Amino acid sequence: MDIDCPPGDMNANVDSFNAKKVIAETLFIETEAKIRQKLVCYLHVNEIQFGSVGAFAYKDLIHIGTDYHNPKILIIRAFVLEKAKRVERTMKVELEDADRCRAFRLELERRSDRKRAPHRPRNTSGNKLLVLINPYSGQKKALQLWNSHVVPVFEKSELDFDVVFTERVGHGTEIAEKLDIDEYDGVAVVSGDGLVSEVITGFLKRSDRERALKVPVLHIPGGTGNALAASLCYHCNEPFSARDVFCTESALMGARPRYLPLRVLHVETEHDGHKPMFLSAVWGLIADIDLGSERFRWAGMIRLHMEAVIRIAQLPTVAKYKARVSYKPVKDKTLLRKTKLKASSPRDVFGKSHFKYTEVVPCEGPSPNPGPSESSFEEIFKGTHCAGRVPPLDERVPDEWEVIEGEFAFVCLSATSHLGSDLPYLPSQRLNDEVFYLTLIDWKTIPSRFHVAMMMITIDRGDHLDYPFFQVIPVTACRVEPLRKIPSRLDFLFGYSHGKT
Ligand SMILES: Nc1ncnc2c1ncn2[C@@H]1O[C@H](COP(=O)(O)OP(=O)(O)OP(=O)(O)O)[C@@H](O)[C@H]1O
Repeated sequence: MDIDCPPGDMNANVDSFNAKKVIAETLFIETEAKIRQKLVCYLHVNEIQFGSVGAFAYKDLIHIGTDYHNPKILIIRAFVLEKAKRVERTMKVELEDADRCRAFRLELERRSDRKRAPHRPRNTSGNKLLVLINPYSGQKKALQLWNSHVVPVFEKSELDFDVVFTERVGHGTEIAEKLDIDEYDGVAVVSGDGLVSEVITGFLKRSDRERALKVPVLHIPGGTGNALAASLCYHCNEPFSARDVFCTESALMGARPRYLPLRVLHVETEHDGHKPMFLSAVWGLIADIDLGSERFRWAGMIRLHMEAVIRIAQLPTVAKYKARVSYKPVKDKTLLRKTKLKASSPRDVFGKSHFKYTEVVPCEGPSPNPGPSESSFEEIFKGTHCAGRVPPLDERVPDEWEVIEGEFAFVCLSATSHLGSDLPYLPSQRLNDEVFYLTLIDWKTIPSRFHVAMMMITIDRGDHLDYPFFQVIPVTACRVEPLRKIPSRLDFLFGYSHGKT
């Protein structure tokens, strides 16, 4: 095995750290089972290996401390993956003397260093998060989830935090708009997707939005849908319990952050005007299920499935929506091939580098000149669209756009892989893709209503992707015009970049 850092990079007093091969040290190791053994400990490229006892990946280490009573002993804590769950494990290692112990600790800290948040100018550091908790989100358990799953991780990783409980609709936006972004390393949001959206909206409204949009936003899944937290875990290959609590896994992302960019899209609707959006915009059956399921909120995330069963039993009468759908297509063969890959497929079928991402570019010099503070979203998004110029709703779509008319069961525009934590809708979708996906079901192409029913109830397994009538079209802009007078939910959208954890 090769050494991953050049000789001389480490403490010169500790000869064994300068070994040409794997860095090794003979130590006494005590595991949680209180077994004391003399073993060789190896520092590999990505992990520390404790002889034959086990190994911790550097990225999973949350704390390295010296024993208060004995300066020769290091205590190393990590949250390791066991049976697709994160569990805390501790190793005590005893070195020959206090100096070796200090050098060993410094080396471990160097290898597992917490990265500077991208909105922080160079040479500044911090270790504090602002935590927003919506006590009414999901099944009103956000506070309980915070206390039992998140606080222990943040405390053990010595992450400082301030907690604010949101008090009303729009509070998250107000907080993000006024936040002193020099004071925090990021904002952790313990809630459903709605409060995350409010925070991003607040950052977009700021005059220093270019820098504010680099403030990391961590979603701790406290709602019933939690599409963003699930999409983030899926993109990062972090196992998560789709039908259970996965707050620990998300909290660890705050303790050991990587900063992924998230694309924010621009939506214009007839009734609500211009808005930012980063998940999905739905029209027809899926929207009806989402809205109708509010009555089953007490049931948690299965509320969507309960409402779906009721609506599906009434097909086709409840879901025939006449519309004109116009879109700017992306005709890319690789992209098209990937649209029907399932979350359960081995990750390599997506392609080796499919889920690779470039971290958000950190601020280097002084803050860029602030933009105007009172801009409308229309102004803010001007010139940022991947699709080039997208006409406003009162203009015709360009001739090169495709236009289809028909009776649809639903039309969905999605920018993330999951519609909810247990709904892996389009697994190939990445968080910062320049394209998003138009998915629809046209009644003309459906053999029978039972096929729609079967397709809908198998989204949690990813089997909906097997149905040929489930159309997936990569686009960079789209417009949906209802042709009957029912409340319209969306009209079109396109991309804009934003950084987050
Ligand atoms: N204290 C509060 N009282 C009422 N509404 C609030 C409060 N705090 C935040 N909100 C609003 O609640 C909205 C929905 O919250 P959020 O997405 O966090 O939970 P949720 O809708 O319960 O999630 P899910 O739909 O996944 O169950 C937010 O957009 C915000 O406007």
